[in-house]
Amino acid sequence: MTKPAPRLAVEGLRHLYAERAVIEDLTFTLGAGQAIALVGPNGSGKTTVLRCIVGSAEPAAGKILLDGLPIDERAEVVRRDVAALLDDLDFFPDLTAAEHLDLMARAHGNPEPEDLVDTLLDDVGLLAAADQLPGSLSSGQRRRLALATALVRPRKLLVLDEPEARLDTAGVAWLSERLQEEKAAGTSVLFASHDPELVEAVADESVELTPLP
Ligand SMILES: Nc1ncnc2c1ncn2[C@@H]1O[C@H](COP(=O)(O)OP(=O)(O)OP(=O)(O)O)[C@@H](O)[C@H]1O
Repeated sequence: MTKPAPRLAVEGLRHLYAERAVIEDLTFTLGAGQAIALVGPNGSGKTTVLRCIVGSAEPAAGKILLDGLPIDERAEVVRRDVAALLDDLDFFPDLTAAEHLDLMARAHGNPEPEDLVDTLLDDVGLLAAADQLPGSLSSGQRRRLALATALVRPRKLLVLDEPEARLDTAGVAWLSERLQEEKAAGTSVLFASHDPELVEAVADESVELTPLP
């Protein structure tokens, strides 16, 4: 019997900004229900790797395979299977927190997302702020809403850039538990982080990046 392809395989990834290499020959694989943390100092290329994986940066060389098939931003399968939170989200200024989640769930094919939206708002501690507009949320609350938008949609691979950013202690504890639940449900998690405790609690493996000269 042939072994199933890993959920995500990165092989010999290279990325250049202008002529300067910031990622050189990076290789790793991530299985279903597993988590990998990208760690390393500021400027070591963590965000760049995640951007290559979600298709918002073009690698100079190497392969990125999702379930054995080349990942391509335009491919429907990637939009369906990969939930990502890389940058701060731009929210619609006149849609409430609950309406954002409702919209995202419906866009991904859930025709009756009300219960899911309520559960997630509760999970991220925004139930009391459900009817607030994004402009009236604190920066930590906006971050919680952004995380919720990645969790309200179907996913096989969750890609998160410093998900702990701007969360309070309780928020990071929730995040750690939630990412472990994601793994238990079979979702693969790839995240960049500067939080050693989060990495220790969630990641099966760390990939250490170093700034290139
Ligand atoms: N759009 C860009 N144009 C040119 N250089 C860039 C660009 N984005 C990032 N870089 C450079 O690429 C390198 C890697 O940046 P990247 O943001 O991937 O690092 P990082 O590990 O995510 O850092 P941090 O921990 O600060 O988030 C840095 O030297 C950065 O200056």
